[in-house]
Amino acid sequence: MLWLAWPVLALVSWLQPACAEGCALAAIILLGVPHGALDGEIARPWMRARFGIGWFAAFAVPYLGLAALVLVAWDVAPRSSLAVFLAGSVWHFGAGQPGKASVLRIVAFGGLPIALPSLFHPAATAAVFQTVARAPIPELSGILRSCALVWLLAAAGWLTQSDPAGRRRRILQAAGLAATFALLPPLVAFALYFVTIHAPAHMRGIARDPVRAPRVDPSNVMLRSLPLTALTLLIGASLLPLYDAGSGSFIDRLLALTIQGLAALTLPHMLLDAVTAAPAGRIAWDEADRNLRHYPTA
Ligand SMILES: CC1=C(/C=C/C(C)=C/C=C/C(C)=C/C=C/C=C(C)/C=C/C=C(C)/C=C/C2=C(C)CCCC2(C)C)C(C)(C)CCC1
Ligand SMILES: [Fe+2]
Repeated sequence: MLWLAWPVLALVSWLQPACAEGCALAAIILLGVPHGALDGEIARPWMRARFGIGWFAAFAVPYLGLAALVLVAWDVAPRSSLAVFLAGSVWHFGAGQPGKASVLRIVAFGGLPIALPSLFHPAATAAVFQTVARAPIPELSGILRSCALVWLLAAAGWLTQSDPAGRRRRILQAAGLAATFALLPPLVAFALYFVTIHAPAHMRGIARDPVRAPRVDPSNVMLRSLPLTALTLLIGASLLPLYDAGSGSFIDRLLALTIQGLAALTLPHMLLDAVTAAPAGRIAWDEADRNLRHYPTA
């Protein structure tokens, strides 16, 4: 079903280029944000075992606090925030893939959605990042291109090292993504990657894992993500006036808010992922889940 986004967004970008960015942002917000909203389901067993009915507040306050710190950092130091965001995104996209993680694999896989637009459309990609950072960074397209060339070496190294059985599939997948990023505007191609590859892989991983989010299974995964998705959209809408009209069109403001918002949510999202996916974290989570089954009213 999500694959329908591919022809729809491609057609919009070719027939109505003026609407393409707005449609890409709508896809990122409506179809991409729900994968992070499952964080509530991941935290629930462990937090409920400790904090009882007040578990959500005990979880949400530090989560939102971390996110708020990131938003302040974008305002105070936009260039460093962009650099940290890009490095964190590479890690987030690369580590989220199934299979054994290595640094080369994380860089090759995670760098793909950032390096490909930087190679094919350096100026347009740099323009989007400057709108996101709300600061002029004239040297950015050159930096992006150089980083993308280093990424090409890492990707080639990883492909030659990886096992021959899956190599053909990986080359085909990378070629499909390269075609997408070459043919479509950077934001549209990124939206397609985010909503049809990254978010579904994350949601499938959680839905099939009986320990991390015991209430979530493949039949209810979208439903379980709805409450916190709605709350996130409300919080996002309340922040829009802070992204003032003086700094560009409505779409530019929405772009800055959406990507800065994703960056802000990524910090607690990645921390939770690291804690619950690490072996020690999984044992603690498992125990909390057993306790909860023992004392279901806790
Ligand atoms: C739990 C909780 C919650 C929720 C949460 C959520 C919902 C999360 C999400 C999360 C997420 C959802 C995350 C995400 C991430 C993402 C990322 C990390 C991204 C990145 C990106 C990038 C890097 C891009 C780039 C680019 C390109 C490449 C081209 C074009 C342009 C652009 C810029 C787009 C709340 C707050 C309500 C409350 C508390 C609790
Ligand atoms: Fe994610």
